[in-house]
Amino acid sequence: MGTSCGFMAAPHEPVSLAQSLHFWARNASNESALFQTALRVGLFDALTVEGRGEPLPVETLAERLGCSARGLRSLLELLVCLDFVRMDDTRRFSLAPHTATLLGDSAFRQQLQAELPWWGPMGLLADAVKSGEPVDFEGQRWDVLSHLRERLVAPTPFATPAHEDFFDRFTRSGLRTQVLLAAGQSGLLAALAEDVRTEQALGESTSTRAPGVLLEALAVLGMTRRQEDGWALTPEAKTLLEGKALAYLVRSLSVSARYWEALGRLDETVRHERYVLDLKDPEVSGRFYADNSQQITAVFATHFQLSRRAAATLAGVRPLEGAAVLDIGTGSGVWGAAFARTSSSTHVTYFDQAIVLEQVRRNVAKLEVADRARFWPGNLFTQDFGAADFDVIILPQVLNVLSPKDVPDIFARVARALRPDGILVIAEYVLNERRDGPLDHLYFGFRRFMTNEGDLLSASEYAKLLADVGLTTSVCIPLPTQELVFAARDGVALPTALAPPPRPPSV
Ligand SMILES: C[S@@+](CC[C@H](N)C(=O)[O-])C[C@H]1O[C@@H](n2cnc3c(N)ncnc32)[C@H](O)[C@@H]1O
Repeated sequence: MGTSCGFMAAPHEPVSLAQSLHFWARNASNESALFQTALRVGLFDALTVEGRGEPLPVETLAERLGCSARGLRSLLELLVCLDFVRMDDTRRFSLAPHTATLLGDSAFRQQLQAELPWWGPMGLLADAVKSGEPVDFEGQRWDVLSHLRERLVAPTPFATPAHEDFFDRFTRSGLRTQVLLAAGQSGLLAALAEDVRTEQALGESTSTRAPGVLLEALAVLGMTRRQEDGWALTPEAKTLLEGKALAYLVRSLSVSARYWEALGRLDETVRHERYVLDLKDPEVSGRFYADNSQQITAVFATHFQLSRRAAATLAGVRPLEGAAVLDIGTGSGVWGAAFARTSSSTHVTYFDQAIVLEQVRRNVAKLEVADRARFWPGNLFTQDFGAADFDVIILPQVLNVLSPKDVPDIFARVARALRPDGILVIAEYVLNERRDGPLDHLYFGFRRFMTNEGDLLSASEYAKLLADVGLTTSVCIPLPTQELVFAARDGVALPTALAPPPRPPSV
């Protein structure tokens, strides 16, 4: 059985710096948290070794470990994708023999165990770089700069590549995210991009006392290199951080930073469903998504490309002239606006939390479709969307906010709000039928679990829930990075293939 989930399944395969940077900024800290949490809650020990005992269903594991089944599943599906755990056709799990061998090495196990307390203190790396001092965390002093040097910059090699790989995922992946975070937050990346050279000058221009370890760590990542007169970005990093890309990276890192504490305490969430970053809390969610909406706005062009492509795909089978469209959980407004721009007589209703709609208004105006817009603040968990009022309803990246138990209810309200020949458009991360990939999707689902939000589904899981509310025809079409599900009542024509990419938008 091989790995089914592609990118970053094996970190030693050559990948471009761009791919790595994307991984480090987003999913690397999730990877370390995944492995550390699986160890903390006893998951690796509770699994039987493949071929040496009965594989176990997630419910049995949850009962034995006193954990939430949903939480354990979000760990297990990722570990299957990465090939450290195996899953049979009846969704029973066992430990891959190579994982059992590694974890049976007691000295190695102790080294893993010793890494666990460092998560919290490493979240303060930027402070240590600034002060040049150890940080205070929960009443103790932690020398995070030395720790970073010992683990990432000048590490002691392990006995085998398998040990190296496991430790890399367990510890160094998270450190890489922190290195980028600290380099972004401190302004070090910006100074390097401006061509500041010597360590002293870099320290002065960023008001940091100890930029040295960070510069060396960035060198290990292939981002910086030593030059006669100091330091510089590598040519590849320079190209990647050109123009708006650096600001975008720093902003996306700041989103990752907001997950750090919750990742470090994920064992509490998996055990007791205690959510450290609870996005079901309206106040937390309002703040988080208001920031997110600005963040999405910063990458408007990329998102707009996807939404325009979806709109063009739908327009291929259903002209949008005069259509009434409802965009639920609009976020930035970019989905509804793409549909509005497909025809000058399409009218779009943008639905989201009031605080988020403030940014949506600005975006919709910028896209010159404000004259055909209605802004509808409300709660998507309870809102009645009306009866047969809309030709098209879009749910862009919004179902993953809902717990699986809440999905049938929103589908029922949406089906009721669609005209008899109306079409539902879902943009989501749709899992494969085994639910063990793609990897990026699983990490996305892992964060949704961590924040007390929803779950990801496979195409057939969607088809079943949609059929239950009368939307008996559905198709799943891959977009770049995510999927589109179109659904309607019997006899309504749905797209069968993606429209070609539209010309670059003029935003
Ligand atoms: C993951 S974002 C997706 C944003 C956008 N559709 C996109 O694709 O970029 C989920 C959206 O659902 C909204 N949302 C979350 N909980 C909500 C609630 N209870 N009521 C209304 N909107 C909510 C958030 O404000 C956010 O804009």
